[in-house]
Amino acid sequence: MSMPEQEIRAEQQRVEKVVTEIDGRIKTLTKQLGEARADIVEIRNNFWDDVTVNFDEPDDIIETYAVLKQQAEVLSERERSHRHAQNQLKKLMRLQQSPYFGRIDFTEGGSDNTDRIYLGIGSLLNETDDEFLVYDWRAPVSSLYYDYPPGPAEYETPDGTVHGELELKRQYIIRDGHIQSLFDTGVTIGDELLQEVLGKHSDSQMKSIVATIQREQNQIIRNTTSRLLIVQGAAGSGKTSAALQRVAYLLYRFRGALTADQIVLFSPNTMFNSYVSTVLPELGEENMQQTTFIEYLEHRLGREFNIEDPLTQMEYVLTAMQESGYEARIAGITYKSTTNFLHVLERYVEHLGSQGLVFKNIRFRGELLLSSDRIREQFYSYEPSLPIPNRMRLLADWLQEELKELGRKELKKDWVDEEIELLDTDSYLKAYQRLRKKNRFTENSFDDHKRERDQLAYMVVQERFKKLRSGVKRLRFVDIPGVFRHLFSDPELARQLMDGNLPAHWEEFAAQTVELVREANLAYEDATPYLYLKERLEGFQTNNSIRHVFLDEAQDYSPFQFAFLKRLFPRAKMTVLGDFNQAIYAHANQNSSFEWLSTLYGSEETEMIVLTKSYRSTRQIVEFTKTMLPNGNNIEPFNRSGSEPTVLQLPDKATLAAQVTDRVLQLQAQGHSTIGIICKTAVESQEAYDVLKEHLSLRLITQESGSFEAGTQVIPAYLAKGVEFDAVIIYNASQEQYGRESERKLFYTACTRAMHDLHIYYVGEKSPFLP
Ligand SMILES: Nc1ncnc2c1ncn2[C@@H]1O[C@H](COP(=O)(O)OP(=O)(O)OP(=O)(O)O)[C@@H](O)[C@H]1O
Repeated sequence: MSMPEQEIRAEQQRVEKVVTEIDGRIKTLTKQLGEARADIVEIRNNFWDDVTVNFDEPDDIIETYAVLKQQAEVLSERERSHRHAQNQLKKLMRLQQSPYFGRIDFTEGGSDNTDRIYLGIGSLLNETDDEFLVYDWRAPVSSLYYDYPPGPAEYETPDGTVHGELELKRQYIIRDGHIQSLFDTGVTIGDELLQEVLGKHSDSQMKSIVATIQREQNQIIRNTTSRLLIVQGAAGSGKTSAALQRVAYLLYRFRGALTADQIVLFSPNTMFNSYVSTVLPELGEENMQQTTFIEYLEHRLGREFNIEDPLTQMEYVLTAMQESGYEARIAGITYKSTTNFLHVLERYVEHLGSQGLVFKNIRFRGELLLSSDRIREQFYSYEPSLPIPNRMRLLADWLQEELKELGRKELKKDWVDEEIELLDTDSYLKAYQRLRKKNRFTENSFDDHKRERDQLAYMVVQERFKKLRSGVKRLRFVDIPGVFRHLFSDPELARQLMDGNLPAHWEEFAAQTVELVREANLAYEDATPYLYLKERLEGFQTNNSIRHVFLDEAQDYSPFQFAFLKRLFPRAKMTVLGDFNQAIYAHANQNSSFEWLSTLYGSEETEMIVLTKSYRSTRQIVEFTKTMLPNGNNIEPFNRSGSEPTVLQLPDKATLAAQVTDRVLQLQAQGHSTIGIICKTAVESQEAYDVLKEHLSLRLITQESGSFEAGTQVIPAYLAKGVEFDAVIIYNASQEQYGRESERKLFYTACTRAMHDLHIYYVGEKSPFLP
């Protein structure tokens, strides 16, 4: 069905009109930006002019600090609005290239008037007549475009539902202000546009997909009611994309009430952060906060412990099968991730309420000031019905009083006199000033001398006690590592807490835990339980400012970690996105869906959306990879055609390297800009890199790599999760590499990174997961 010439011409004219309007805006904004920049430079240059720096007296310090703070606030406010204007400008420039991608004609029920609504990545208002030239894709009315084919349709607004008739749905591909193609569409958002978008080469950063959001993705993006939104979606079904569009939507919908720094995305690794970091700025929004779970653990426990990275744990799980203790460690990883173990910790805490807490001696100058026994006795003298953290606070107050008393006793001691002798003149001066301020001098020089000595002694002891006091304030007198170790070193206690049922290999992995913790090492599987126990004893540190938490690759989190995150962010809504077919961590094996998660907030507050259509890969690749899964049948490919994946057996490693080299050169010649040579582990990646680099220009991705770049990369499978490549080469899909059931999902994850081409090589026996 082709469109009349005249209609096409009219559409092109409208595009030109809008582009002219945008040109004008860009000019004005550029000018304003120039002025704002000059402003900032001036504030920076004159920053110190308005500040009288005076640190003489406490009052002056406070005053100086207040002025500095105010100046800094003015500056950061200007910088923020400058950044905002810059994002606006970027958005306008993108609109200038392609002002909109869709149009809907909608007649509201009971009205004779049909509205024409053009959708783009941002709104554009015609200032002369207050008409929207372009509607933001996130506006209430825009959801019609994503949700309905022509016919009866409705959309939600803050004031209620609007019903009516969708008369037309049209799509455009506009480049450089010219309509390249336009077509009217039915149910889905045009295959044609999707074909074009998906057929392109990928680059090292994720793209934004607002023009082709699918109906079920739109539900994820616009959901505002659930406390917990769970998205279970096939590889390449757009989970990450939808999550980022959702952030953009929330920022738009709650503008003024919600800011980007109240949203946090937990991603699988830091490289992934860089991969997704351009999507929101492209849409004219600031990026949300991004972090990883290990980063949080480091932040909380990094000073006390050397914490194992999850990727290091993964490398161990994949490579250390022959080491002694391997089986026990795996059993430990599994057990410690369960909510069962969480309940055991809860019971342990209950037990600790009446006995068993471990305290440290408080020592001063090598001597015992307060024994751990005395401290424990004091702790257990408080009302047992009080929660432990409350009793800890009481205990800390008591300790401060005790320290005061003990400090007074120190004043008379010889070491104090010795230290006074060594004081510098500044300290003497300070003592003198303090005494004068307090009007403590008499005319009697004997008294004055004694007073001065007392003042100096006081200062010396205070100084030496400072560390003790601040330690007490931070509850350093509780031996949390000791309490944690005790759980693993007392089998009687463990048995009692577990109603007599110790998990398999308990004694062996418990011994491993004790050993590590004694040396201030925390295995990744121990870190969350340890922190949980610490929080239960010291009081939970919650984050009340975060309103939305996003967990991507959520199948990698243990039930224990979910429970922890819920406590950590009591005021936040959670969006959880994942795919159990890509559950590659040892601890994740126990669950095969997110069903259990509804117990976290209760089913009334939970909503689950399932995405089965895969957009990333060609139909051939999806059909091929889904045979690797026992339950792969319900994965549906988006209908984009490409060449069949290849599987090739090779006699030895030398031939393998030669073949892979040839293949890479060929793929490069075809114009693929990102090629991933995916290995199983870091060890194998290093080996492959060492041989291939002789013939190819490529990059080795390791745990430490901070970002993805276009080009050819050698990468371990677990680091490739979440990202995609134009072409993927599986370096060695042998039985030896991917033979265990536990490696099935890793293999599947690796193969599903491919967008257009997938080539699999192996030496020896082939993996049983290959068709
Ligand atoms: N509606 C859409 N329109 C255009 N492209 C889309 C759409 N949905 C997804 N894609 C594309 O499909 C690819 C996969 O998307 P994304 O990475 O978000 O999937 P995912 O579900 O997070 O995948 P995985 O679980 O495998 O990491 C991306 O290139 C994305 O741009």
